[in-house]
Amino acid sequence: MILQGLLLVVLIKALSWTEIALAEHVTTPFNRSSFPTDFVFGTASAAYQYEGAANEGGRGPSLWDTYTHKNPERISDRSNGDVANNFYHRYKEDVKLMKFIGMDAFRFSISWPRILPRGKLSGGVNKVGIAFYNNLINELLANGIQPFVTIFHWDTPQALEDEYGGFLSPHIVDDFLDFAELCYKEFGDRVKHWITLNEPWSYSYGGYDMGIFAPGRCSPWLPNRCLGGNSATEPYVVTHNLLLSHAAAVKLYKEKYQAFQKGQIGITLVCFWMVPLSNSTADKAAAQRAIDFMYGWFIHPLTYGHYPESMIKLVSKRLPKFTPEQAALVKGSFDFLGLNYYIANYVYNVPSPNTVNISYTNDPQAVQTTERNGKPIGRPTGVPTFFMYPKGFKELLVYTKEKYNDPIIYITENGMGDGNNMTLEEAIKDTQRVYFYRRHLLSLQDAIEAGVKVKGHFSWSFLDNFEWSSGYTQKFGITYVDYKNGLKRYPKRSAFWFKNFLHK
Ligand SMILES: N=C(CCCS[C@@H]1CC(=O)N(Cc2ccccc2)C1=O)N[C@@H]1O[C@H](CO[C@@H]2OC[C@@H](O)[C@H](O)[C@H]2O)[C@@H](O)[C@H](O)[C@H]1O
Repeated sequence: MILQGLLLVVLIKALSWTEIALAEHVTTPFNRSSFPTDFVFGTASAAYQYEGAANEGGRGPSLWDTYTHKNPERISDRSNGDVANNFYHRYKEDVKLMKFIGMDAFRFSISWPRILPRGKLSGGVNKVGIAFYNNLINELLANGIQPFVTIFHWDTPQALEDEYGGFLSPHIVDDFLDFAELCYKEFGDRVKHWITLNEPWSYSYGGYDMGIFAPGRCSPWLPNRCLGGNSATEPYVVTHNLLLSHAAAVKLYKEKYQAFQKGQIGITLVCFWMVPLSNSTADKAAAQRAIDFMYGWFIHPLTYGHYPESMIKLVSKRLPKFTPEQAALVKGSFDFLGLNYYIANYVYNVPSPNTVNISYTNDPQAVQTTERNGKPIGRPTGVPTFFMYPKGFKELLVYTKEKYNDPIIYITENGMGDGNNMTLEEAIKDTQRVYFYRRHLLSLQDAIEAGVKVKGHFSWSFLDNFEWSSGYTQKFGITYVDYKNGLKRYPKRSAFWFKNFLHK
């Protein structure tokens, strides 16, 4: 066995992606049966990134419609989600392809302004929008594919941004609750897995600390030409309102719908695995703070009812407080945890606080980097700052099990991006993505064997799509979309790898 392992190491050093994938396949057969029989394999998506039909079927504008149209220069290729993959009209062919690949489930989000164009019930329900999601859910079920539904994937109705600043205001809690209840009422008879929020960290950090995501707010001293904002306070206010909105929606589901609809409800978080840059105590502590500020910011209140001690100490008066009633509402407000894993970073300590440029990013006194002694943390991908680190997948999962009460977990996103510099023929030969998924699924299998209660894995993404500030320049799909030729879909090599892997 040792000789075999050594041989494999020698091989991996010398071979190309294809040869690596083949070599590994020969020595260790690895497929769906390597996972529990009820383990769910799926792909993930989001409304604004896929649907298109932005001005069709009664849909109202979201803050991403406004952001991309008013500030096209903030998107790498000046694009937007007006058309995207036209999933709104082409979902039936896409569902057929999911079935051909052998996927068990599909994760998608409900566009809040598509079903509530003015953001509120009082503004009227858009029945055409409701019909679209009913048709999609029915098409999935008719093809033996389970719908996993994200209620909020960042597309806040512009009307609520205009009325009270969206998630900057506690008013959002009631409007989010009405939106969530409309989803339960209209779709809950067939949807058995609800995810309230996708990556609240990203919404707060991207939109209100760095200002690189809608609504593009941050402190004026940042180089991102922000449209107002304060990176020292607004990220914390937005996260607080996101958590309260989530908790209210869970309470309502559990009290009014779960008994007879018999679904499960959770939230999706994201975390980079954080590796100390050196073995020094300072860097180890910095890595822990980096995890607290990215992951603990959410999973700590969700598990213990309060923010991590490191945040309370370092953010101090700028960190909102939960009332006892709010703490009780947030604590334990999930049946399962959705977790998105992409990368790991090295982390080093910053000895003294930045008292001039105060921000969420500067508060933890921990800087993330992808290099140590000039060597990247893992194999490169098409996203310049993303390097493969499958080892961190298991480490993050075991950390979650040990520190946060051993929750049930679904991996709701995992994947890698290619750049925009390939021909179609090159792009569909994505052997690097095959390598990525094989290594990450092996790491996931290790985590399950270590006792982590992981119940499913969703690849990000089924299709290439609108990748937020990167527009269409980064491609995460296992299916290529030809934006120059009628949005034609081409399953990549990774799609065929999954077809083989998932074969029953
Ligand atoms: N994109 C994010 C988080 C963005 C956080 S804000 C800022 C922008 C950004 O790309 N990153 C890096 C990043 C990317 C992915 C996850 C976490 C952090 C940021 O920290 N998360 C998931 O990643 C998926 C892949 O995101 C791409 O990652 C590479 C970026 O260059 C690209 O712009 C982004 O769309 C999205 O399509 C899903 O909708 C989303 O749930």
